[in-house]
Amino acid sequence: MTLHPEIAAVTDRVIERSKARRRAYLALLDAERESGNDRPKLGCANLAHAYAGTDEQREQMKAGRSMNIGIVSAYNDLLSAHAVYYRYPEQMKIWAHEAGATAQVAGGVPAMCDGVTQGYQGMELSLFSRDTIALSTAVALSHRTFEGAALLGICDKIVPGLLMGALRFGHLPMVLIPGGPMKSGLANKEKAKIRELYAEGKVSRDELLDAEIAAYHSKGTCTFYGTANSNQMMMEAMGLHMPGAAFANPGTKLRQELTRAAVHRLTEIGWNGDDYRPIGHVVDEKAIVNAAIVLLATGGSTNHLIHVPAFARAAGITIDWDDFDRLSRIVPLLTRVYPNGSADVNGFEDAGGPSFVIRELLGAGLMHGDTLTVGKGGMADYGRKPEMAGDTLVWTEHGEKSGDDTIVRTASDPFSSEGGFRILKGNLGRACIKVSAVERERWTIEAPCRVFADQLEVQEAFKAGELERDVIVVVRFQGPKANGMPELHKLTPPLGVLQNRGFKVALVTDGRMSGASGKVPCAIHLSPEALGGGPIAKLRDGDVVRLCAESGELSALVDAAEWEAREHVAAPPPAIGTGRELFAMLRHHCDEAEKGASAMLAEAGL
Ligand SMILES: O=C(O)[C@H](O)[C@@H](O)[C@H](O)[C@H](O)COP(=O)(O)O
Ligand code: SF4
Repeated sequence: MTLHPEIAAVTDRVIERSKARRRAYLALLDAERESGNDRPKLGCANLAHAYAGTDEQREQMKAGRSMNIGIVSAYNDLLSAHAVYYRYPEQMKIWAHEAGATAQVAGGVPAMCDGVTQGYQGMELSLFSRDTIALSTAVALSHRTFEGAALLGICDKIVPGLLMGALRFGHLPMVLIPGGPMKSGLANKEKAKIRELYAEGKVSRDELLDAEIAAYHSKGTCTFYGTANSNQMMMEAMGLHMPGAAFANPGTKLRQELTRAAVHRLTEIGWNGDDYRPIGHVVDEKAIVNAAIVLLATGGSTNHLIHVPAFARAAGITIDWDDFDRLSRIVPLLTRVYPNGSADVNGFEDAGGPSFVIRELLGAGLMHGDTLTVGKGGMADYGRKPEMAGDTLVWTEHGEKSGDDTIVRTASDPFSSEGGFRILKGNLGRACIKVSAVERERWTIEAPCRVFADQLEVQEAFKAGELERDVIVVVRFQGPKANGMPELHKLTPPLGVLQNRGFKVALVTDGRMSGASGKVPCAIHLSPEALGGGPIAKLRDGDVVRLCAESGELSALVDAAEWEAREHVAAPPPAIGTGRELFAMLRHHCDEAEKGASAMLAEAGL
């Protein structure tokens, strides 16, 4: 099938815009490979130190004739998604040995659970924990004793952070190894309803806690289609998993065999063999566009409008929100997974999962099929579903229809002919809005605004009954330079209650939302942010703001002369406590959300 001309045009734009940086990046890979990780080039003392911590692998490592795999792990017990990694390294060493290779844990990276920090001070470290992960990944791989790497990470900023660090060692073959979602518990919509009842004081805290624990009940990734699970979908589309590895549940034979196959496959794609597939070549402009396409086709997390530009930059590639907006006009919405529907990712997987979506997009010419992938057969492999046939891992073709067309649709019969993303522009700046989870009649709202500088003040105003009307809630000084750009997802229940009461409600912020946020129209990532002179700092209570996702407008309906003459309000003082003061350097040097909001990349000139 011929590639859709708009996808070809956007890809050409990305290639052209990235040309110089991508050329420099590829030259780095060649230089690193020539002078990089050949262990024999290291001194004997250096090698002895590298091997001292191993046991049965030492002789094989000393011989230096086989791949030594560096495992970079985001294991911790705090993220249900990452708790599954506890014993992965032990198993992976056995599977590496099966393939004549060795493996060592090269290093650990931090992983923050946005569910635990949501609504609290720790959320102000969340975005920059991504760069911390990238730096930690570089520390791990900097030992130059690895000819391949396996990256263990799933959640929000962890996969982007691992990629940003790993891509600077792009001469190495690498594979992302996911752990899979927990089994389904209390349905996400039911959980959201109980939260709204709690916001209205109609259920007790104990009842709410019981409901939350029924939703988040065991090891594995949370089952809503938020940033974490959007990561898995994108890694499939970039060919960085074993095909179809995204959503096999933890503790199953299928999950084990997919991980085993990933370790084996990694040993086949190193530079000593004839099938060299370094991650820096796998992640090229077409792979980045494919990631954007599947994000749009599945109503994925808006956080990736920040993370994709960031990890693309680490590979010398520049993608921007105009690219996403143009792709969104022609990429159909093929899934309805919470918050874009009732199903969760287990239902998505059972109905066909990422491989069904990829098969459909490839078949309709809506995705690049000619990309280099970890999977041997290229992107076509990722359109097939992995299954166990007895003890053997196999990949099977999908049927014509999905297993449930209320969850997954074919490209010829989508939920919507367009993806769920829009850019909004006007005298307030440039913002993003995801409309795939918003009813169409709520795409346009014009109402007086109420301005806040802190999400807790919004909660207090709601409880005091001050928001019982059509209102655009503005929360500013939430940008990356101001306070680290926290998710404001705790505002979803109160704003949802106002919406349920019949009011027209929207949120406008230079901050961001969770991938699990949905039904309330939110203009987010507003750039330029309030700190540093963004026009959002000129808004006053009562100003009428117009948000229209149909026309792509976000404006303050204030007399032009008055608007021009308005002063910017002063910023609140920088917060201290919960370690936030330690991240000041990242806030001071980061660039804007559309470029990835990364001080690390900005200061590196990438
Ligand atoms: O972007 C995301 O997907 C969110 O950061 C998600 O990882 C976070 O955990 C939410 O807070 C979960 O949703 P609840 O807070 O509604 O449980
Ligand atoms: S999906 Fe979110 S809440 Fe769930 S484990 Fe990952 S970071 Fe935590």
